[in-house]
Amino acid sequence: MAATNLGRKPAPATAAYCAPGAIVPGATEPAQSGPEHVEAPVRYDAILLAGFGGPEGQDDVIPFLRNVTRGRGIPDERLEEVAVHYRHFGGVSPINEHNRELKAALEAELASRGVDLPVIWGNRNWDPYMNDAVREAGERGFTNLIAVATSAYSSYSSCRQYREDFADALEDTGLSGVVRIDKVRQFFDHPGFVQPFVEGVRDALASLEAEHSGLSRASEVEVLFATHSIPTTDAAKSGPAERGFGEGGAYAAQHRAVAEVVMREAGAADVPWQLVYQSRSGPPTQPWLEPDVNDAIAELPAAGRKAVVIVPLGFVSDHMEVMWDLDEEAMATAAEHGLAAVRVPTPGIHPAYVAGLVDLVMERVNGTPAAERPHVTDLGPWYDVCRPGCCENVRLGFKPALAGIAP
Ligand SMILES: CC1=C(CCC(=O)O)c2cc3nc(cc4[nH]c(cc5[nH]c(cc1n2)c(C)c5CCC(=O)O)c(CCC(=O)O)c4C)C(CCC(=O)O)=C3C
Ligand SMILES: [Fe+2]
Repeated sequence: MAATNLGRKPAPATAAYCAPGAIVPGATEPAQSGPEHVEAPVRYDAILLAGFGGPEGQDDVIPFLRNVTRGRGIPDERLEEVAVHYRHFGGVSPINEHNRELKAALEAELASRGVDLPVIWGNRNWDPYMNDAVREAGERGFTNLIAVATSAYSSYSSCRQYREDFADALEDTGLSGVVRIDKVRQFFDHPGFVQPFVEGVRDALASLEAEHSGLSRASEVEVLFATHSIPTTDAAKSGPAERGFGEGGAYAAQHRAVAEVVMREAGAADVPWQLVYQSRSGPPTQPWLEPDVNDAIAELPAAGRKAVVIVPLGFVSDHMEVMWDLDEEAMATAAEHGLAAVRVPTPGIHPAYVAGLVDLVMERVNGTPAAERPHVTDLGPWYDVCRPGCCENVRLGFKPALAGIAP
């Protein structure tokens, strides 16, 4: 099948720098001049690959969950309930292995372009920790880091919390004012991230049609784009405070816009689709984004649907939310309701995704003007430096964050 191109521009073949750059005075403050979306080019020394982290054995599970829920006083008995999914898979989340593979793939892509930028990997919640990564950068004499977080959309959990953790790591390691950490823009609408979903939807529809002759795409199939639910208060604060995005804030708007592009590029504009949410936690009294993927699936037969395509649009790899909440729970719900079901792959280490992440770094190295930055929705290209009030957390309160303009 011919790959769609989505207008991706070839990446520059060479890098314009090599040695670690000198410390820029006051460099942890974002530049205030220039067009609002784009920062001046920087001679970065290294890429900071920022992951979520996950447990790699039964003994890791509770300490990992304590890290994730740090500061919220959740008792171990409650954590043991959350631990069930991890326990089911031997206490191992695949997420660290994915990030090892992604790091290797990024290194190979950088080498093939002749770009001399080491990749240092640090997680928010498990070894290798962010503090260790930042400490290593300091020891190697690196002063300018460009972070790539494994999270594509705007929300507290997927944007600001990473930026807070960068600020914490500089504080903890005593490297504040010595090491600068910038972050590539949220890449929800970068063609490298979107392309794997386009291919996945096209392939899923083709396989359903091959297996169920006479199936009507326009009336008997529905595509569900699934993403992590978040509290509605977080959703309302997602993205820059100065822009309005309607119901669900920038978080939902970004997903809706990307889903529409995926359907069009997959040649599936005639197939019905909707955005659904998964993996909600928190107290039942707290409103989170809805509908839940399982509730949405249960409604499908009444609408005449016989098959469902589940697209994990909010996730960059097949981690626990995908393996459990989609592949176990949502698939079981579909079977219960007599629906044929296919789950589309996540980007993982798809070559377009890996190349796209390197392109995102190189646009910062080169100071590529906004007009030349690839983006497939009208919402982008997103900001190099988060705008005032971006992705605040009203539940947990204010914490300092890097790569953003203070409110
Ligand atoms: C938007 C979003 C993403 C996508 C963006 C991104 O990828 O960053 C994401 C990713 C992930 N979330 C993950 C795991 C967990 N998330 C939790 C809790 C929460 N996530 C939230 C949101 C998100 N989470 C929220 C609003 C909470 C409630 C906490 C609060 O009130 O602020 C909890 C605590 C237990 C619970 O509450 O269920 C766990 C264990 C893993 C690792 C999976 C693995 O190990 O393979 C990954 C990649
Ligand atoms: Fe989460």
